[in-house]
Amino acid sequence: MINVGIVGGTGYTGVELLRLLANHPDVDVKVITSRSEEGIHVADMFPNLRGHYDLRFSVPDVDTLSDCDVVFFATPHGVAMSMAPELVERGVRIIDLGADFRIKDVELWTQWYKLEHTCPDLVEMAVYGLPEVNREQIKGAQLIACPGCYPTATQLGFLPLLENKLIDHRRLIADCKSGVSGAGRGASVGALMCETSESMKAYGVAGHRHLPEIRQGLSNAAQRPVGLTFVPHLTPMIRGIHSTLYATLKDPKDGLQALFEERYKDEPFVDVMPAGSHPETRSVKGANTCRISVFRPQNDDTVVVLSVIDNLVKGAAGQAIQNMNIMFGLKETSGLSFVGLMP
Ligand SMILES: NC(=O)C1=CN([C@@H]2O[C@H](COP(=O)(O)OP(=O)(O)OC[C@H]3O[C@@H](n4cnc5c(N)ncnc54)[C@H](OP(=O)(O)O)[C@@H]3O)[C@@H](O)[C@H]2O)C=CC1
Ligand SMILES: CC(=O)N[C@@H](CCC(=O)OP(=O)(O)O)C(=O)O
Repeated sequence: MINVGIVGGTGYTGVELLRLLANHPDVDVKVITSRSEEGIHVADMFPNLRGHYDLRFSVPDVDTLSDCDVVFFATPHGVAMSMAPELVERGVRIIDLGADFRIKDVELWTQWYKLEHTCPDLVEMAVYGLPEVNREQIKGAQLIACPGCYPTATQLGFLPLLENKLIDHRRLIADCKSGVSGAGRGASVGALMCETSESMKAYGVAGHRHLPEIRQGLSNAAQRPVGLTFVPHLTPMIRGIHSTLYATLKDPKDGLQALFEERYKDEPFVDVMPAGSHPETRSVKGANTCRISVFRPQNDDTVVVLSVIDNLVKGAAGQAIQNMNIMFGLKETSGLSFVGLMP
C-alpha cells in the first residue's frame, strides 16, 4: 500500500482527494492536516466520508509527513514551497495542487504571485503534471506541479493544433467559465450565493495568474512563444470549467476531427466527442475526464474548440491522483473510474 499524506484537508480539493482516494485500491491515507480543525474527525466535518476513514485532522508537521510515501499539498500558494525542501531531502514524493512549482521562470512567478520563491532549485526539478504531455517525465519524478484548472482545460484543447503548427500561434483566445468552487472554500463575499447565482461576470481580464502558466504550456507545444488572450468568467454553478478556444487556421481544410481523435486515442481521460457535439460541464461532474469538441464554423478559417472539465477532478484532485498512479507504476486509471453525474 502507498502511504499518503494530505496537507490542506479541509479545502475543496483536499476533501475531493479524500473522496477519490476512498475508492483507490492501493492507497492508505495516513495523515490529513488542518490548522483550524485539529483533532476533529474527518467524517464529522465531511459526512460523505462516514464509514470510509478513521482519521482526525492534525496540524501540518514535517516529521509526521515524512512517514508517508507521497504528500499532496492542497493548499494556497506559498505553503508547499515552505515544506517541500525537507520532505524532498527525506525522499518523500510531493504532488502540489497549488502553483508553487508550475512556472519555470521564477522571476515571472514572483511577479504574478507577489511572493519571493524560497526554493528555486525545486522549481527546476519539478515536473509539470499534465500526463497527456509529460507522462514519461512524471514516471521518474519526485516533485509534481499539478496544472491549474483553467490551464488544464485550455492546454488540452489547443495542444493538437499547436503541436501540428496548424494555427496562428500569435493570436490565441481562451474564453473560459468556472464554477464557484474554483475560488476555494474560504469565506468571501464574492462567493456568497446572493453574489454568484443568477448572474455571470468576467474577471481578471487585464491579467490573471493562470495566463503565464497557460502561455508556458502552449509555447512549449508550439515550440515558440505564443500570444494569448485569456478571459476567465465566474458562472452560477458549483463545479466545472468550460473553455471556448478560438484560433485562426493557417491553411483551412477538413481533418480537424480526425486530428483530435488521433492525438487523444490512447488517453484514458480525454474524450473527443463526435463531430458537431457540444460538451456539457455536467457530463464531467465528479469525473476525471476532459471532453473536447472541435469546429470550423461555416468552413471558415476560424477553429473553435470546446473543452470541459470538473475543476476539482481533472482540474485538481483527480489529475493529482493520475500523476500519483503514474509515479508509482500503478494502472493510470486506478481509483479514477468515476463517470459524470447527469443531471
Ligand atoms: N478549487 C479549485 O477548483 C482548484 C484549486 N487549485 C489549487 O489547489 C489549492 C487548494 O485549493 P482549494 O482546495 O480550493 O483551497 P481551500 O481554500 O478550499 O483550502 C485550503 C486548504 O489549505 C489549508 N491551509 C491554508 N493555509 C495553510 C497554511 N499556511 N499551511 C497549511 N495549510 C494551510 C486550509 O486548512 P487550514 O487553514 O485549516 O489549515 C485548507 O484545508 C490552491 O493552491 C488552489 O489554487 C487548483 C486547481 C483547482
Ligand atoms: C473561480 C475562481 O476564483 N477560480 C480561481 C482559479 C482556480 C484555482 O484554483 O487556481 P490555481 O489552479 O492556480 O491554484 C481564480 O480565478 O483565482
